[in-house]
Amino acid sequence: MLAARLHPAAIPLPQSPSPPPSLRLRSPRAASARTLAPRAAAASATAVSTKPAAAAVPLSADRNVVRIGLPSKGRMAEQTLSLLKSCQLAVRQLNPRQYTADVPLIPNLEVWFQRPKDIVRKLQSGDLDLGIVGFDTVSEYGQASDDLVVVHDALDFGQCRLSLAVPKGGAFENINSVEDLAKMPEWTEERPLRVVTGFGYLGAKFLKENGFKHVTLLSADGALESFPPMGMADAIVDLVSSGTTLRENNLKEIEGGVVLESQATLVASRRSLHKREGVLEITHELLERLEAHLRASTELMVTANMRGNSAEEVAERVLSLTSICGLQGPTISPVYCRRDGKVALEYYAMNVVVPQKMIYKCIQQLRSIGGSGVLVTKLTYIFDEETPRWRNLLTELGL
Ligand SMILES: Nc1ncnc2c1ncn2[C@@H]1O[C@H](COP(=O)(O)OP(=O)(O)OP(=O)(O)O)[C@@H](O)[C@H]1O
Ligand SMILES: O=P(O)(O)OC[C@H]1O[C@H](OP(=O)(O)OP(=O)(O)O)[C@H](O)[C@@H]1O
Ligand SMILES: [Mg+2]
Repeated sequence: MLAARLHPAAIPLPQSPSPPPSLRLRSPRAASARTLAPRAAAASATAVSTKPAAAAVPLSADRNVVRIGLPSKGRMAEQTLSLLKSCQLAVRQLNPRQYTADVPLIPNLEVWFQRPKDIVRKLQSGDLDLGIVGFDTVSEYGQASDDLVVVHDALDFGQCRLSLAVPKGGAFENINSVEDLAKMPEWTEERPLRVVTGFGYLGAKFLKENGFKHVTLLSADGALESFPPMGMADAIVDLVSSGTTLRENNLKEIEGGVVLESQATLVASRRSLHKREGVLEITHELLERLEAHLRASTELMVTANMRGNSAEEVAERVLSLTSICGLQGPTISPVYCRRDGKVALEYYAMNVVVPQKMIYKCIQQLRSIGGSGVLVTKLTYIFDEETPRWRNLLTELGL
């Protein structure tokens, strides 16, 4: 659609030095599911920052409730509410035209529905203490504020990447990497490479870090993919998920062109965590519920009856199966029945937690060792001994 707003004023490239390597290593891009094992990525509490907090806005003392910002519109809104509901934290909005709501299970928590970028801004201004937003939005609008702490970096929805894309053909036919693009002789002071984006801060930082000299960044809010075909820009920096929009507009991603990997995150204000009463406790509860729910969402509980002479003998058979390992191992308990007026022990019940994707293999294997009456149930939560992200958060906060 053509409703996109093109601001002819170019966004200046940043003059400040590049961020220290530690920032790049600690960002979800470096630790994303695409580049590292997801579990390793999962356990980081990331400060989205390179510079000290700007002149700290004082925490307003005139409220006792803790506030969380949730997306009021866009694709993240519904999924955020549904994630919270799955954690038994249903949001109750008494009046759909109001921008506030509550979570009955956490009486001290107030919900504010806001546009994603405003959630980030209000975390910084002290109006919100917590928020759920895409990592792309946190990084773009947080602009390296030391006050934002990513408490949970992988809420498992809103997965996308911020990526540089160019036309497939014409002058770009043989351009396959960011390096190729930066070196094209076509770009001069008089005729710079025109890159259109809604991510002025991240886009400018990326182009600078990748050595682009003759480049102009243009700002627009939507339908960016239409700009190159219409001759209004040469390249775009925009979010990509399935890649369909790029393909349909004859654009391609190029090597080295991923600016940032993103998915929904739980973000907090560092000052609130330190200073506002109740924020740390609520963050802990949210984190525990979210982690336990997300952990449970990929697993199933399997119960089966197995004929056997002893629990150990049944365990021996079960543990020989490759598809079954359980959290610690299977739980095996005797099933007592009455035989000829006496209590008899012929069967053992086995409980085990199995990854969802292994379920059919698991059933086949269980049958092969005499399993019968197999029940499969969904799990609501898996609470581990400790929440790794909580430990990381406390370390990040120096607590
Ligand atoms: N195609 C996509 N697939 C998955 N997640 C996406 C996609 N596009 C955006 N997102 C994620 O969802 C967030 C919200 O994007 P969305 O476009 O739905 O809302 P918005 O930008 O608030 O709305 P609008 O684009 O109408 O202004 C983004 O910040 C990003 O994290
Ligand atoms: O790779 P894909 O799966 O095709 O998704 C990418 C598209 O999704 C987003 O746009 P959105 O649908 O939010 O529309 P908008 O431009 O109006 O925000 C993004 O800006 C891309 O245009
Ligand atoms: Mg959008």
